[in-house]
Amino acid sequence: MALVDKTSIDEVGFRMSEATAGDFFALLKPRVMSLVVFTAFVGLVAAPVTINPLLAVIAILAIAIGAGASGALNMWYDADIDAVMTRTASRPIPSGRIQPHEALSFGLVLSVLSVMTLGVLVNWLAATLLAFTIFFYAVVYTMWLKRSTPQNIVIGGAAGAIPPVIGWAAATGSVSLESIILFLIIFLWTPPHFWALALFKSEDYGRAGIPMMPNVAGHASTRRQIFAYALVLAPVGVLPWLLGYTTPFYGVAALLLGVGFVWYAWKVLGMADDDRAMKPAKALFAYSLLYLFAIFAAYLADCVVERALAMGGA
Ligand code: HEM
Ligand SMILES: CC(C)=CCC/C(C)=C/CC/C(C)=C/COP(=O)(O)OP(=O)(O)O
Repeated sequence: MALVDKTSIDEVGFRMSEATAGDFFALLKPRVMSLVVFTAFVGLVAAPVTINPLLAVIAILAIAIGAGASGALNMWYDADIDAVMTRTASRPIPSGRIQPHEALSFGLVLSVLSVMTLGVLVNWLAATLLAFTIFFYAVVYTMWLKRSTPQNIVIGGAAGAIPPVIGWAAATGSVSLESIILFLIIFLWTPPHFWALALFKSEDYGRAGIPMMPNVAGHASTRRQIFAYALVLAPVGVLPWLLGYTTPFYGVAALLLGVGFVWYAWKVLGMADDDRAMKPAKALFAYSLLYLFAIFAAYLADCVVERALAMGGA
């Protein structure tokens, strides 16, 4: 009903909504994508090449627009399930503020624009990686895996892990082991990040019929898998230091952050089956966001300081 009330027919016969710029901005999933773009920025700065600052700004803008575009395509395809989940019901499409065809066109236009801009002005390796990431999130994860397997976010999470590799490729025109380790950190982080949330939102996913891990394997199994991923993530977070890419500053920061991650995951592992408040799962979800931001911020600080010291000593 809201859908009909809020729409009018334009000259070409399409239903046009009375959407605001803010509604279109919401389609870009700005809060999630801000952290995605930050990891791409760190990949770009960590690369051992000084990229022209204007090209760096263009690259980051293109990646941000591409990431947002993939969010819009995800919201277009998922409008049916978003409508039945309390967390997502007020998004622009299910609430009728934006018409599905508007979101689809918006997502497609921005996808092409971001990939072409990156390719023409920066380089085609970075552009190809961006195109692949958009495709992987919007098509492989959203249209296929999300509704078909509880491993959806393990495999689909690869899309969210590629941005530092895109940033690195934008600066260097190549992919390196160092950028692949940054990929690995996000890849291993994604399951505990998401399953912590899925534990306390499992009723939402159940109602929408989405086979998220807690709904398929049960809460106890999901808690064990979260803990297992945390145990692997913590040492992988320290790898960049062990491999000599960073100073001990990053190494110590990553170690402490990793110990914190295992601690929060341990609390989740020990949750009672009838724990309705799910405070440990909520705490792990919040900590996961702090962890990823802080470990990439430490990486950034490490390379900026190291470079400044090297220049001072030169
Ligand atoms: C397949 C992989 C992922 C899944 C399924 C996932 C899922 C989610 C979900 C469902 C939320 C809640 C969003 C909301 O309340 O609307 C969320 C929040 C968040 N995610 Fe993820 N996520 C994934 C990967 C990532 C990645 C790679 C990043 C960043 C590098 C990220 C950053 C965030 C941030 C910053 C939030 C908090 C947003 C807010 O406060 O509204 N996520 N994630
Ligand atoms: C550069 C580029 C293209 C980056 C894309 C990065 C990417 C794949 C991020 C995924 C993050 C995300 C919002 C997952 C939500 O899953 P969901 O869609 O199941 O969550 P929802 O229920 O909130 O819609």
